[in-house]
Amino acid sequence: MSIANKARVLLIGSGSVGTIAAHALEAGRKAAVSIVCRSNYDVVKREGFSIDSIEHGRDITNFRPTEILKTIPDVRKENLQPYDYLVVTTKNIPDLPPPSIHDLVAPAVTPSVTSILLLQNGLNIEKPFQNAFPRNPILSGVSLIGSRQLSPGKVLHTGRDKAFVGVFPSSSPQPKPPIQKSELQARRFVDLYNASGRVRWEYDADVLSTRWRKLVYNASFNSIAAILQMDTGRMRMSHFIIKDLIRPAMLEIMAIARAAGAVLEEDVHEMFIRIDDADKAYLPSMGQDVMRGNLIELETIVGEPVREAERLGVPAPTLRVLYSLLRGIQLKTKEAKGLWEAKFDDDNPYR
Ligand SMILES: CC(C)(CO)[C@@H](O)C(=O)[O-]
Repeated sequence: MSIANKARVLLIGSGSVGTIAAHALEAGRKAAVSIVCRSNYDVVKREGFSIDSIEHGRDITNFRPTEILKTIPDVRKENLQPYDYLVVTTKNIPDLPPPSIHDLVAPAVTPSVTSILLLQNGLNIEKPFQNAFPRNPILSGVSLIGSRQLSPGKVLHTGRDKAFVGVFPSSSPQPKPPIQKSELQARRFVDLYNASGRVRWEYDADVLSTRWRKLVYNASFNSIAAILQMDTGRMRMSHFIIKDLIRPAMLEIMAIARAAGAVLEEDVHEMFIRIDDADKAYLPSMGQDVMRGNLIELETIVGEPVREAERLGVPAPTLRVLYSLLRGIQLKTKEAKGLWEAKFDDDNPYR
């Protein structure tokens, strides 16, 4: 397919999920990918990406999508053709000072044309996008992939790339694009992604349930991995970490999810407890972030479920403790990064 006939995809975020997505889309030859790199830009521009993937090949070197960009393009000012899709794979950290990601991407979004796919974990992540871009389809992508960036531009992909793409429900009173158009855009993206024949993503008709299902794993394993910096295999080998922490946290997520209207299989937690290959010493992303001194996605993965539990009157004692511990970890990282100053506020009762 000539480049003029390919879908134009702008990928924001070149961590492991973004890199594998860029490779899958380019391999299918139906999409031309422009990828925005931040900290790894220099290495990737010079050497391309190196990928060791169970699905795309073990020794891929110098992989270069159609374009490698350092900054988010401004479609109008640069007189570019509109992007068909903008795919966000960055970490979602709403507790950071502005600008937020929806402000940063605005110059690359053409109203009524660009579909925005949030390939990110967590709850309520779509709200700021629905408000900022009321005329654009806002799509949900929930990914189940075992992958990590070993060093800038070098990605190890060990667990199959499976994801579910659908349309976020919207309760906003603002005018929105017709649901049929958004659904069509979601299905088209799945088709672009699967075109290489190496992976099988699926259209998702029930975004709410899918997002909650993924939280069964993320709110529990990611949180404990961040607190203990321990891989999921070792947690299972210990017995008590699963019995006293992981399973109770999972059951709380399932209870909140059901109260919120999500439909989950009875024993989905037992499947997630065993999902990782214990031999691979898999450290969930929040654990990787803490080890690298990075901020963690605690608000969308744990904070929002805890707030939903409060709203719906569902007890969540384990999640509340995990949330407080993670907030403490986040505060330490913020201080180390100069984003928080250790001082008493005027109304602090503990001074
Ligand atoms: C697939 C998965 C749920 C288990 O490894 C995890 O890697 C993730 O968060 O995608």
